[in-house]
Amino acid sequence: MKLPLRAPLAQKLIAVARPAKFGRGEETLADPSVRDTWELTPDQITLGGTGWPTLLDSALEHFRDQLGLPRGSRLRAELHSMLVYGKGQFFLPHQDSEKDDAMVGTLVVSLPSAHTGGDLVIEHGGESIAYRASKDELTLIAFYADCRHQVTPVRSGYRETLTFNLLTDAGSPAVEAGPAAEPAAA
Ligand SMILES: O=C(O)CCC(=O)C(=O)O
Ligand SMILES: [Fe+2]
Repeated sequence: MKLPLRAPLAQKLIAVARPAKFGRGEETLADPSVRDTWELTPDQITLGGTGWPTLLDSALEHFRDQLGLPRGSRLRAELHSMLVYGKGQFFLPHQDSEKDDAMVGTLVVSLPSAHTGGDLVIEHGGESIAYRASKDELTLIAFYADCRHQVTPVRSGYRETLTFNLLTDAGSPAVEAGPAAEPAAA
């Protein structure tokens, strides 16, 4: 995939995507008034390219430390989906469902793509911080699984992200997490 993402490629991705669903309790729902985004599933995606494995590994070490997990532990990222947001698309405030006991959080990798709107707003410790993706580089943002977050409506262009479940072998993160109260960005 050639980056930065431009409209013709975004439209090709949308052509093979499906409307994203979301979890509420035991259910998985599609409701465009709550979440309006195109989604591609891991079987449709191959991650690669020079530098990607190294970049991901060093980002995971950084986030392990920032999230207050022990240095000796390992953080793993499991690809969850590729999301494409066109004009007007968004995701209302929610918490990600934890499908796995080892899940400590979410990693969002925004691919470079010119757009306005489409901020990722994360709540933590009574604060709410808006993260805006770079149009030239990858932007990586990690947050704890219990953080509410939302994606504000895209006003122009396309926003594209890869989302990953962050898993740890460190045991209970609630016990291990120190006072590192910020969502971490690299
Ligand atoms: O696209 C994003 O930045 C985040 C999407 C999200 O919150 C989710 O997939 O649960
Ligand atoms: Fe989410």
